[in-house]
Amino acid sequence: MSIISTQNLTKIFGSGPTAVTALDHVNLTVNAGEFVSIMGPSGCGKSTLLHLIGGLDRPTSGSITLDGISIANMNDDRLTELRRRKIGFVFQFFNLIPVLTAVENAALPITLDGVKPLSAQKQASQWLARFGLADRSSSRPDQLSGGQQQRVAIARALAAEPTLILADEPTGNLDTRSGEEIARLMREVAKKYGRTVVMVTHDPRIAAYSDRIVFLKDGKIVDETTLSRPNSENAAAVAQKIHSIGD
Ligand SMILES: Nc1ncnc2c1ncn2[C@@H]1O[C@H](COP(=O)(O)OP(=O)(O)OP(=O)(O)O)[C@@H](O)[C@H]1O
Repeated sequence: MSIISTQNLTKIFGSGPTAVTALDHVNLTVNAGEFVSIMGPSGCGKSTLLHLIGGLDRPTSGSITLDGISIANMNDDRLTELRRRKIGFVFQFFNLIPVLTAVENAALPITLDGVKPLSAQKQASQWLARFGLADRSSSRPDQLSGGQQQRVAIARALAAEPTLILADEPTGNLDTRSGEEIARLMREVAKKYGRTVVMVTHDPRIAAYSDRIVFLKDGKIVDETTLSRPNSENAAAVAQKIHSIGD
């Protein structure tokens, strides 16, 4: 069953001679429970694709279906509501609030959404525990390593129990070892917890943990690879492929 489907998705920034075509008729389908990486040279449209799928920006033309619902022409209120219920976002910089503890950070979006603080913290705690942070839930971000902070951010993304996780360079601010741990965790989010994960990454070692890698160039999908046994051993082959596409 497809969770994401884009049809001829096109995004043009600006107009006239300075217009930039960031996405050019992209057709992408992602199935439920799949872990897909998006790779490609700088400026090829990876973040734009993620933003459009997440309803953070609007396409110039083409359509996007999320879990059977067409979002391209949805009004802002409905789109915001759908985003809250169905999508969790993870970013390169963890964006945690320094004065809040791990559990308070992870519970914040659902608290702001009206869930009572105690229930919200209970929901958030479950994710922290699943991610090996049960004993760090009272720690503030500056008392946690980068990898631990990103785990808190992923727990925060999952606290509202979304079906889809969209991650933009989630390991971009981490060392190699912590980055690979986060890649394995993203895989677990898909495989153990049944969420669909789409991740933008520059790093072949990170993409190597996904089920499928979609390669973008100049706003178009130019190639894709399905990994039969996703793990770090694929990194060299992925690096070679991205090199041949022109990173
Ligand atoms: N808000 C904007 N206004 C104008 N041009 C934009 C805007 N956002 C992105 N672009 C342009 O669209 C193209 C695609 O950008 P995008 O950020 O999606 O690429 P990317 O593949 O994520 O790049 P990177 O790997 O460097 O983060 C680039 O040429 C970029 O300059």
